[in-house]
Amino acid sequence: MKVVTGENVGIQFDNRWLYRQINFAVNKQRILAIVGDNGVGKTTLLRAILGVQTLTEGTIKYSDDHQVIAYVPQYRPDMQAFPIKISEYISLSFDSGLLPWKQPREKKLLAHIIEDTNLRQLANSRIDTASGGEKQRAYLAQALVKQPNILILDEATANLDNSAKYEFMEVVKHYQNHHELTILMVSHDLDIITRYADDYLLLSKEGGEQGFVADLDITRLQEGSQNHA
Ligand SMILES: Nc1ncnc2c1ncn2[C@@H]1O[C@H](COP(=O)(O)OP(=O)(O)OP(=O)(O)O)[C@@H](O)[C@H]1O
Repeated sequence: MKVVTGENVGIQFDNRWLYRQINFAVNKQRILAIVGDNGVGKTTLLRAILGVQTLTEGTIKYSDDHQVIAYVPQYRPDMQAFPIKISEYISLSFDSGLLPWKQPREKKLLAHIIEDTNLRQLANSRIDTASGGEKQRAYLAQALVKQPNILILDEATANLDNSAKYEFMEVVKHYQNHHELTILMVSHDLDIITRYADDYLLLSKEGGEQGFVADLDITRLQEGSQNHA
């Protein structure tokens, strides 16, 4: 089942086309990796899917108007000066925000997600003192508290060492399998793409190409990825 479909998508900035005629389908409970060179427009396409970037041409349609979409960026510089506990930071996704009277259902969900993201020991530590991997898992936990159908990861494992990035992606994989989560991720990390993604969408100025990661000749991505090492 297709949860998001793009047809003939084209985006232009200042009389310059990033791309045109991009066709793609995001399939339910699969991980789609959006790949391509620096500046090709991967983040811009994510923004278009999130509805914050207007398309110059084409359409993006959702199978259901009530999709809950959550987003995890690569990093949040503002976190350096955000002296609250990790559990409080994750709770910001609840409508009640920082108010002390969380519903029992919310408390249970929060505890469950803190456990799943391996943050139980750190729940009462401050987010601004957490390591890069811990912060990134806290951002993921905050996204998961929204109980999304679609999770968008924009280079969410960049700058993490191998152990931290696998720990992060194993949580994502768990939610894909156990909570019917559909995932879209932008990544330059060939190891992460080949280990975790099911499908790819390769963007270039000439257009888009979608396929199964298992059929992708990974050397086609290597030149671009070396620029990001
Ligand atoms: N609002 C905007 N107005 C004008 N140009 C923009 C705007 N947003 C993005 N761009 C340009 O569009 C191009 C694509 O940017 P985008 O961030 O989507 O690329 P990307 O593929 O995600 O790159 P990277 O791999 O380096 O993160 C860039 O040249 C960027 O400067």
